[in-house]
Amino acid sequence: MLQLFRVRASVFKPRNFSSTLSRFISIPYRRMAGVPNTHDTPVHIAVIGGTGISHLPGFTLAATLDVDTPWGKPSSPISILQHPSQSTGKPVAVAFLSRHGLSHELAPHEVKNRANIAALRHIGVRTIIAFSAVGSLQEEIRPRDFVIPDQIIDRTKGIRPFTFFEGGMVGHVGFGDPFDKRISDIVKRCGHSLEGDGVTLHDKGLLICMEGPQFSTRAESNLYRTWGGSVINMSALPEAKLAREAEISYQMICMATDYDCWRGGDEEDVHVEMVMAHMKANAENARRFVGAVLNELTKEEHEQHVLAKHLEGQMRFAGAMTKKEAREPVAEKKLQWLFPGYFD
Ligand SMILES: CSC[C@H]1O[C@H](OP(=O)(O)O)[C@H](O)[C@@H]1O
Ligand SMILES: Nc1ncnc2[nH]cnc12
Repeated sequence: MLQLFRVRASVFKPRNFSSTLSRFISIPYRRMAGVPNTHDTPVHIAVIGGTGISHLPGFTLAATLDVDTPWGKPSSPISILQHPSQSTGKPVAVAFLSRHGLSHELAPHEVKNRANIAALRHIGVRTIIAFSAVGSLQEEIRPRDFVIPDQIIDRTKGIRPFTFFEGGMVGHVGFGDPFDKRISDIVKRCGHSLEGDGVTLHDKGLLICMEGPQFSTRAESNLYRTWGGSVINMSALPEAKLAREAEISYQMICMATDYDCWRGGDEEDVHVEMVMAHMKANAENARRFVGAVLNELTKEEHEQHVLAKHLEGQMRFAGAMTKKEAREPVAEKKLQWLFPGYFD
């Protein structure tokens, strides 16, 4: 079992092993010497950083993994960080991945979503906390406020690969609640504990995930408001759908950076500098928020939630509808990599 998690460079294509090793990159220190590129034990918790969060400062870097998956390489190498458990005092490994790459080189439609989620599952991750910079669609959600969304409307355009199940491997998974209630309760408690200390938290919200990379028209922004939209981004999907397929609990923490363009009049429409300025100004709060969440998630009492035991095995049945003889061997092999033992 342990062998499965001894992740090396180029896991899926061993012949690339030496070339990928030489391109080794760590977060936030590129080409840092002496950082291991393997990690021997499963890592259960991951943080995905979005716009303005390409690394997590203040953590000890234990390893940097350059994982190759059947869906290619993730958006960035995976940093394995050490976080001291609040219940045992022992360091717990936490994975960090930068959604848009280390230099923000991937636009929302170019993010390596399948490789990201597959790589995280492969190293043992069963809970993901994902960060996102969002536009606010409601007056009371002010720039720099945090929102824990509980619903999503999909306004992506179907151009992003959005499922692991294809090529003669048919699978269907429930997505009525796109975020995990057990994890979101913990995240909300942590956010509220920081309130009054520069942090404002909105406990729920309808997240509109649009295609981008252009921002919305004013008509679209107003339409989303009539739908009851709270916030808007370009990154929640297919990330959240793929996490569900991969039996991983997923919760996004959104930070408002602008009022999109619905206010009109004298109000400045969203632009990138505005987003980045708010992200930068509130980076310390985002870091404190993630620190508080990791403090809680690494407690022994949350182990069952963090391991997503309630999702374990769901794809064994939901993803095995197709008779063996109708499966395309390549598609079957990919899923066997993702779910060892499920589709043998
Ligand atoms: C730079 S503004 C648009 C960009 O910001 C958000 O990124 P992320 O969700 O990764 O924080 C939004 O989804 C867009 O990708
Ligand atoms: N207004 C907006 N629309 C879409 N994604 C965003 N990310 C930050 N602000 C945004």
